[in-house]
Amino acid sequence: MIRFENVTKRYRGTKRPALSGVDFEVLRGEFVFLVGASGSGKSSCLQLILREESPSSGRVAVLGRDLKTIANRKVPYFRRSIGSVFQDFRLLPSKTVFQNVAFTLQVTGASRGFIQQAVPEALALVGLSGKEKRLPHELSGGEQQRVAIARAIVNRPQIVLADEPTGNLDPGTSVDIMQLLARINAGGTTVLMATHEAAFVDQMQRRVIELRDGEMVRDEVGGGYGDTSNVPRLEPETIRGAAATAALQTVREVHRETEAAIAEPAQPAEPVQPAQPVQPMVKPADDARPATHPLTLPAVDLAELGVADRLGLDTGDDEEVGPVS
Ligand SMILES: Nc1ncnc2c1ncn2[C@@H]1O[C@H](COP(=O)(O)OP(=O)(O)OP(=O)(O)O)[C@@H](O)[C@H]1O
Repeated sequence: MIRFENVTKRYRGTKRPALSGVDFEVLRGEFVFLVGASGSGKSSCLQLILREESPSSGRVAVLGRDLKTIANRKVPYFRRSIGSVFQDFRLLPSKTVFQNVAFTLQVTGASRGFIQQAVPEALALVGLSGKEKRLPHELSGGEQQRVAIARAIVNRPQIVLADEPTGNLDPGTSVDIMQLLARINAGGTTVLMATHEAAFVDQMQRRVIELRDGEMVRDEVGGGYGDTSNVPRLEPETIRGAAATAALQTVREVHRETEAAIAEPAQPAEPVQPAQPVQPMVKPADDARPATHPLTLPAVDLAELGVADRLGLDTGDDEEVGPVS
């Protein structure tokens, strides 16, 4: 499902590699924790899986495909088989809960009928029925993360990647989110989660891959966190503007996706089909999207980008934005 073969990742201008000779394989249906101290390379692994970054050497294969063989213009389609959940939620602030979840499907050209069925199902699965019309700021942090999870699974991805999904949540809410991810995994979706949350890792007794200074030092089935003495405890983020920066990041991702969709109009998600069907998270809709369904472009541009202006954030395209974990 996900395979790293002797992967080394060296970022430009850095002395030591972020990842060094990393080798592992995640099988279909597994729930795997990726643990390690800050800077050990967890997020770099996730970025390689999403093909946001490329290995300096070695090979990353996802769903049976060597990622370097996927053409740039096909990357957005590839990413549709992967749902992503982040520490900072990355919801569109001026869109309702329903619209945030529907957006992923709209960009991929799903029919209105499919959206009307799939979105409520995904929201029910994460326990948010009845809150469809709320805006993100009208939700608790845990509820916002549930929306983000609904958005990640509404397209029925085979893999869900979660990068510190409980990092901004209190312990009680974090437990709920962990249980939700475990339930999604129980439905057949492969889950790879980067985390500092030693307590959860210890409790859940799933496979643990541990990184230390970019090297894989442990791959243990049914493991715990290991030595937690040098693992920082994450506090809720209070950095001014962090939410807005995250929102801007989301808008940029949406734009990238939209541009790709314009360049090559809607087609069904292309990545390699599973050898055997995975139990779907959401029931298939009767009116599954026709191959030629017209692309529905989302109306986000001006209003959403205004967030950046109002907060005086730099919108230069060259720069990395959003909290980097
Ligand atoms: N775009 C980048 N350019 C240069 N160096 C980077 C970049 N991204 C990550 N790094 C470096 O690579 C190393 C691994 O970073 P990474 O973010 O993968 O670690 P992490 O385990 O996810 O950390 P955290 O738990 O703090 O999020 C760090 O030394 C980091 O500074």
